[in-house]
Amino acid sequence: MKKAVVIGAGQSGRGYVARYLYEKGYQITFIEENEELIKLLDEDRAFSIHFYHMDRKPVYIHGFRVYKTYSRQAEAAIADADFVFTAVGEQNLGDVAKQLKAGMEGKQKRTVVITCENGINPGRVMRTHMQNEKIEANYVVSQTAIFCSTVVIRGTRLDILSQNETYFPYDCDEFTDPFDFNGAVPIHDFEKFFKRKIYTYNCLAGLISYCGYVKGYEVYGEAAIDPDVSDTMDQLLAELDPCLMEYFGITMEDQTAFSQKALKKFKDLYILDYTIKNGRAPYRKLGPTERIMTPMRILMDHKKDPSIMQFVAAAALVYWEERQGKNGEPMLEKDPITTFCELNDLQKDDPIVKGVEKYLEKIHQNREHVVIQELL
Ligand SMILES: NC(=O)C1=CN([C@@H]2O[C@H](COP(=O)(O)OP(=O)(O)OC[C@H]3O[C@@H](n4cnc5c(N)ncnc54)[C@H](O)[C@@H]3O)[C@@H](O)[C@H]2O)C=CC1
Ligand SMILES: O=P(O)(O)OC[C@H]1O[C@](O)(CO)[C@@H](O)[C@@H]1O
Repeated sequence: MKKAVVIGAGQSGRGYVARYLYEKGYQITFIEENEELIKLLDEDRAFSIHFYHMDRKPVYIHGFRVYKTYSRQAEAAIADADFVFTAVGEQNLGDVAKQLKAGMEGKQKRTVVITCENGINPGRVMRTHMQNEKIEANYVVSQTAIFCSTVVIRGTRLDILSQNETYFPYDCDEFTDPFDFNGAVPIHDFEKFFKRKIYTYNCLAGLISYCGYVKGYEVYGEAAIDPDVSDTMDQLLAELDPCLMEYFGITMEDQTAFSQKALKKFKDLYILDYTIKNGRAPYRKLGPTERIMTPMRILMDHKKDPSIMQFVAAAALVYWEERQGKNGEPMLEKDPITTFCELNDLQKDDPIVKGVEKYLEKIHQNREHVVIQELL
């Protein structure tokens, strides 16, 4: 039996990765840092994954083990694992590397580490952290990109609601073995593949979540069908799609099919998701290679109007201002514009910063009733 460790037993760890492992009969060990979650997993030893459109029978996951990060048992599980999957958020991979360092000391068998995080190349981020930790054991790093939305079912202890999606694209440039997951698709040049997802699909997700948040929406799909948000997305895509077509060297047909598929999904009210969940970690999403700033720069490089993306950046800053200290969001140590400049290595008089600052003020002035199309 192949042995898999899943670091991070949250929505994707237990609700997405676990079902591929379960289907193929892997031994599953979760490693978690949240003690409350560990307690529930330890007490229940099982949970169900339900599917949004009721188009698949619930999957009942059981027979797994769960350990606290850095515990003796967690280290032993890492030492014994064939595969380690991470589902912790890219910003937490440095800590995962430390856990792997402790668990892989003297390990003989090869470990395949697969990141299940968003980013443009979280696999590389993981590898760099592992190199910095000077892990000497035999390992290869791969990554997947998750197109599947997964949320906890509120009012249950551990149950999950997810899409019936069986598509597991994975980076096959370093991990070259055949891979037995249902829906596994080997992909070369994964960074290009991931960038296309982040700059199209997650760019729209960023717009919906931050604009939806400032407009007072909790449910993501309701934000996506709001005419003000929806018109703003159409306006953005009319300019962004042709730029991305050129940027990625693909056909317009391919690019519009990709962006329209994302829009259709995000407007599907059966796919219950939340603006707060999709907006989490604004400091990561406001970074220079991410879903807001790179599409903004691509638009500018093509002499197109970056205003909508500047508005999204301003909305993300409002989200951060208001959500700091809640659900693990870090405090804003400086004012939002200084923070934005520091994240992106920009001066305060840069036209991008001026644009974001203008929209930040407008959102503040209209905080109780934000109409994007009037403020743009
Ligand atoms: N939930 C979703 O619909 C999707 C999630 N993803 C990606 O999946 C990854 C995880 O996201 P979710 O599962 O939604 O988040 P989540 O917050 O539900 O789960 C993350 C879990 O990791 C744990 N954790 C954090 N740092 C840790 C560490 N250093 N060691 C051990 N455990 C740690 C947290 O306590 C939490 O239980 C993210 O990178 C996200 O971008 C991607 C696409 C869809
Ligand atoms: O942590 P991130 O980057 O928001 O990633 C998770 C999100 O990505 C998505 O797949 C698209 O936004 C959402 O379904 C999910 O909430």
